[in-house]
Amino acid sequence: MRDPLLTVRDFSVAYDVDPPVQAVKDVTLELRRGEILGLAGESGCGKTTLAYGLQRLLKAPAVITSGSVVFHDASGEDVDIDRLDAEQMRRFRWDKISMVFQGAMNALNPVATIGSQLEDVFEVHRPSMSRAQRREAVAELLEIVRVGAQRRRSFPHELSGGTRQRVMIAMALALRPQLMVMDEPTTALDVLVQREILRQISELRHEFGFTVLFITHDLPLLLEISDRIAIMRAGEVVELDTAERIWSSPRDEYTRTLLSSFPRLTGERGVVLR
Ligand SMILES: Nc1ncnc2c1ncn2[C@@H]1O[C@H](COP(=O)(O)OP(=O)(O)OP(=O)(O)O)[C@@H](O)[C@H]1O
Repeated sequence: MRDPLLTVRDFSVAYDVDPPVQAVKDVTLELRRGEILGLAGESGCGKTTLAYGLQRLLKAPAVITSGSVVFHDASGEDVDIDRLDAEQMRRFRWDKISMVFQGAMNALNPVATIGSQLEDVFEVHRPSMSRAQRREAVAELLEIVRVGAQRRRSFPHELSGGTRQRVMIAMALALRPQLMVMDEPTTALDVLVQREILRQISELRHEFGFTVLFITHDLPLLLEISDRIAIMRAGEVVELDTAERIWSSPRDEYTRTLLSSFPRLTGERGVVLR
């Protein structure tokens, strides 16, 4: 079994509205180094609240009502995320954890080249790097995500949705985080592009050894890409197991219902290799 990267215990989040919403209830799980953990469940079950909550990205009216989150750093140090102050958390988020959002590709600045936007990440977070080093790092990143270094002078509107999403993945990779949280990162893309990007994410995590928390309501897609899958329902993780076991012998009634709601699951498993 792989080493733990993040240990989450009894984690609960409520939205302090009238009436209050208990969005995440007593979630306990462990993310392991180098794995892809899929988080599945229907809309509104609390996936995004959990993923944001783990990184302290939630804003009022959200309140973390219980639990602890410990990050097991590659250096051997255990970091209790609750104990970090705002500045430590900000740095921690960039250095150790990065996030790719669903609409991320539309978050690029339309009037700046993608190269300059990637360089900005290094300028802010790695101020000791020279301009030449930043350029070299950006070229390397664009090659890694197969956009190609020659595209660094392109503006976002000159690129396809899939290529822009790859640029966002490059940005998330820039500081070589140990955990990448992806919230519906490919939902807006057509199926072929989606598959190609997923295949690449899987390869990159083998190459760089990061962990992926991959959130989607698309269970068939998770079965293809994930090592393990957590099934959420009404704020709780009702089942967490290997993708194989979730697929072949789900234990929870709700998991079975979810699986049966995807007709294409009766066919062959997909093309993404883990
Ligand atoms: N700002 C908010 N105020 C009140 N309730 C909220 C707020 N944000 C989310 N919720 C509620 O919390 C619950 C969990 O929502 P969340 O967005 O985490 O679910 P999700 O599984 O990520 O859904 P989706 O797949 O649609 O993004 C839902 O009942 C939602 O209505």
